[in-house]
Amino acid sequence: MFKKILIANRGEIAVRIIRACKELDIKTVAVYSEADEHSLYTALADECYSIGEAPASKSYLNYEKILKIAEKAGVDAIHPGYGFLSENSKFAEECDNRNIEFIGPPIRAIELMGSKINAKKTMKKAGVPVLPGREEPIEDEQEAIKIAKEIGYPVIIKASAGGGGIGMSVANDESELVDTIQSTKSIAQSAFGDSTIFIEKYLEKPRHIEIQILADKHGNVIHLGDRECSIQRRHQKVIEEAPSPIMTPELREKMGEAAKIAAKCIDYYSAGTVEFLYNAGEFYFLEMNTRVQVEHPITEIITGVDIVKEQIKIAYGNKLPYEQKDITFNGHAIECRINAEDSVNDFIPSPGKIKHYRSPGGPGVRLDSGVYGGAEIPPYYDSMVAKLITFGKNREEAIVRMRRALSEYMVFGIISNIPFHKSVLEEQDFLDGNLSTHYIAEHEKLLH
Ligand SMILES: Nc1ncc2cc(-c3cccc4ccccc34)c(N3CC[C@@H](N)C3)nc2n1
Ligand SMILES: [Ca+2]
Repeated sequence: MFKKILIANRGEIAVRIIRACKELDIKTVAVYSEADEHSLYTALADECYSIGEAPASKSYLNYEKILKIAEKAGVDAIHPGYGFLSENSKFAEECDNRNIEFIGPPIRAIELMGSKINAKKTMKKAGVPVLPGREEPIEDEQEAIKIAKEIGYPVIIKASAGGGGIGMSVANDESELVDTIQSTKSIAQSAFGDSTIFIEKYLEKPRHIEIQILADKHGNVIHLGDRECSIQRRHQKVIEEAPSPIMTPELREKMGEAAKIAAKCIDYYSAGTVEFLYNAGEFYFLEMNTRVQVEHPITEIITGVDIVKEQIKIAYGNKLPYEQKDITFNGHAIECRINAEDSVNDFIPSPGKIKHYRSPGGPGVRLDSGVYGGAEIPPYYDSMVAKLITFGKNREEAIVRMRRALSEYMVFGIISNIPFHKSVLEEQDFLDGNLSTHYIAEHEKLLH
């Protein structure tokens, strides 16, 4: 097994990876920017090195610096976490050039899934359901108008190099379509340096359901079930749960098989997530995330599989210790992303020093936190400070425990979105499992 791993990330996911390493008896190397010198993860790591100024471009995205430290510290592998360099194929390549194992998927898979058009084309060929539309770039408006007539409005125009909802916009008729094509092309060009766009049927109120995949370097692929991620705000997931309230064993089997085909057809290995849109009994491939995701803990809890440890063992070359028949789903888990943002005031970020901190606990509570009382929440990165996860024998028990844990959770000195989570956990549509990607938009006034 690896002797020493560098974690090229910060915050709660760096803590999570350090914990997995400790359990595998692997030494850990943390890297930190000036803003993170006194953070929780640097305290937990065996060694830590400064990588420069606070802005991510000067620290967590600067892979030359990170690789220099990796070589100096003599690490065997690097874990990128999520965000930052986790889906940067150039970084993965540079790790390989230096004989340092990149704990993630093959470079080819990162590149392929990074292009939404190529991802869709590959999946369609493999027989994975995709949305009606075209898997070729839209060259001119006339062609788009012809296709839109064929598939029917509303349609959505998406940037192939996009992700996280940037560079996508809906057209409800021909005149909107012409404007949308122009605007999306220019957004894509400026945001990603790639103006390739494509068209597909727009689903009005889908659910966002994703399947967790684990695949080793010997061709073995299993899925670890589903997660409901419909409660999003500006394409940021806020509350996730496993299993989806609408999941049945038959639907899970079908979506799980589709996700395994998606992984196999690109010779995938490592942890990965296949995102689908679900609508009226049908599901469609949306995109594949070639990294461990923020919400992985809810799957760990209902399957008992430690996804981060399995990811490290896969990178080392181990065969999966599970077959599909070994994976069972027990109980229900919910995750609330605790962010330093003022949800009563349009969710504006609220960085600063945590003056009083009291974390929740007790039966059915897991807290993946990157902070402690007295810690500074810097303004330079995303505003997530912790993930509060509760679980129980069923959804009701998980909900009751989440309400209790939220009432125990004290984070004073900064403003958090705990009030927002409390209001969702009281809202009838949430309690009934009536979710869609428009949930927050439709309940704006009710929530705070
Ligand atoms: N054809 C079609 N129809 C409906 C869609 C709905 C979403 C979507 C998914 C999840 C949350 C959303 C919030 C606002 C608008 C769209 C969404 C969506 N995406 C793509 C990127 C991902 N982060 C969100 N693609 C869609 N595509
Ligand atoms: Ca993605």
